[in-house]
Amino acid sequence: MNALRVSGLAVDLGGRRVLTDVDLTVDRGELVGLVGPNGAGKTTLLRSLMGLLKPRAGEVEVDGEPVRRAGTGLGYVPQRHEFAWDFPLSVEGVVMTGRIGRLGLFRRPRAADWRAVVEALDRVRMADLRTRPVGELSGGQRQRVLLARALALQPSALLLDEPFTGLDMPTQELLSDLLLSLARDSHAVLTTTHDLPGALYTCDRLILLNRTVVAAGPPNELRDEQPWMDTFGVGEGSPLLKILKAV
Ligand SMILES: Nc1ncnc2c1ncn2[C@@H]1O[C@H](COP(=O)(O)OP(=O)(O)OP(=O)(O)O)[C@@H](O)[C@H]1O
Repeated sequence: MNALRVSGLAVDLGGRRVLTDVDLTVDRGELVGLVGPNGAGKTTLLRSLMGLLKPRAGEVEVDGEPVRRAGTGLGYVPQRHEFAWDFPLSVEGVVMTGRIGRLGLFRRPRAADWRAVVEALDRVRMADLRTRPVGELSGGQRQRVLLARALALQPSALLLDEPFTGLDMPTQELLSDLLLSLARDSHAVLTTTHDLPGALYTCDRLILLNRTVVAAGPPNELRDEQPWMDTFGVGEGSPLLKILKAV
């Protein structure tokens, strides 16, 4: 049974079809990279799965069950710049906001909520900074706080939007190790990224997206240049294709 299964997803934005006939699966235990050019629809796909956008068509299943309410069982990590870091909240306060879907806006957090927050912060190795105002954190620490916020809901699948952007190489490596260990701890992890070498090295599978899924598979089965040329709209001799050969 797939942790996440998407079939026939279509999304319109501004009167234009942005995603069409998207089929994909992500299993527990695997880290899957969603790659494609600017405007391919990667963010739109994640936002539709979370119920932030309403698809025109398609079905989403989490752990084999059709989701009645989009976002159920899914943890979402938005792009870092989308979060209001100047809001006067501590690290643990931000992570608790991840429980709001389960808490409801007006119920006070209970012991189980605080336990979930502490566990999530431990998981991303941020427990020692739990009382720090989030405005004082580095980019890498902020990324881990957003990850903990998604983990606080104890989701089956994690969806991350460009978590590596703007991080230095060692911090990117730490984060990809963390995502891999979350996957191996039986989460299904789907992350968008523009870091193709990183994705080719780290991910168990890649999904090449440009309005629809052009190709998908483990990196060593995606050696054929044509799907990359079709996805990214590049010609023979593009440096992008050289990356494929180098990895
Ligand atoms: N609110 C909106 N109204 C109309 N069109 C939109 C809206 N948001 C996004 N789009 C369009 O939908 C398409 C997909 O955008 P999306 O942001 O999902 O792509 P992406 O693959 O995440 O791109 P990037 O790599 O640049 O983040 C683009 O053509 C974009 O212009």
